[in-house]
Amino acid sequence: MSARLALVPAAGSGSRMGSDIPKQYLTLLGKPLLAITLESLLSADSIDLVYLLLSPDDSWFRDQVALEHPKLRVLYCGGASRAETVRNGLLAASGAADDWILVHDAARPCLTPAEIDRLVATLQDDPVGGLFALPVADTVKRADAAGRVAATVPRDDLWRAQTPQMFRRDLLSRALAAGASAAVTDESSAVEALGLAPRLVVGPVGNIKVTYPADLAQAELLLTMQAE
Ligand SMILES: Nc1ccn([C@@H]2O[C@H](COP(=O)(O)OP(=O)(O)OP(=O)(O)O)[C@@H](O)[C@H]2O)c(=O)n1
Ligand SMILES: C[C@](O)(CO)[C@H](O)COP(=O)(O)O
Repeated sequence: MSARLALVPAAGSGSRMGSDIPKQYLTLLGKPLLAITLESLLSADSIDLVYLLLSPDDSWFRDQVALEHPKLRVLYCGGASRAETVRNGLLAASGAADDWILVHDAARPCLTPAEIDRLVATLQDDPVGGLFALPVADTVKRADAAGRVAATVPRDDLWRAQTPQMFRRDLLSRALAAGASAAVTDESSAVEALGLAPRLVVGPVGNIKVTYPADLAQAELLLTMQAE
């Protein structure tokens, strides 16, 4: 059977969070956010190895997290963009062309091991691969330059992409080799650019990305509810 590897890009600066340290090192319920994300992936039976992708000048992981686990590999290979970090990680992580690669944002700490196993079970026979995503639940507006409504946009076919995003290593490497343009904000968009259609798998509502300060309280609430 093909190996299943998780790649965790964690080399961002967290500029929208506006904190003194990168958001992946902020504390949630007494633990670094990054440690929570990693522990979930390391606990998932469907994942064989977890590659953590850090910035080359990261000292926080060693000083503040220092997590060790037989399934964890730490690479200091972060790039200027998320796509570049993932591309560097793929080049550095050893394995076979048909390995399944699950890329999961360090900044999504509320994903449970059971949900990871569900994604793997859903996609392991898929010819392309796919991602967790959620159908858009609100009415969607397009804005003009003055911040007024220019149009109401039909949302029947709109989804919000989450992670993990799961593709075979050879396909993902080919997709990301073309370069990390600004439009490539997730792995799916790189695969789509090859003319392929990744599968959308309805993701957990609680699989939020911690982006702004208000997301920290929401993540703590979700984690508290999971622990009950
Ligand atoms: N050069 C980069 C940029 C982002 N990421 C990672 O990609 C994930 C999703 O990115 P995002 O939420 O945008 O994180 P940041 O880039 O850190 O945040 P911001 O855009 O607010 O600066 C995060 O886990 C982040 O650490 C990365 O590994 N390398
Ligand atoms: C990959 C991602 O989490 C999908 O929603 C997201 O695109 C990454 O964050 P960014 O804000 O686009 O950098």
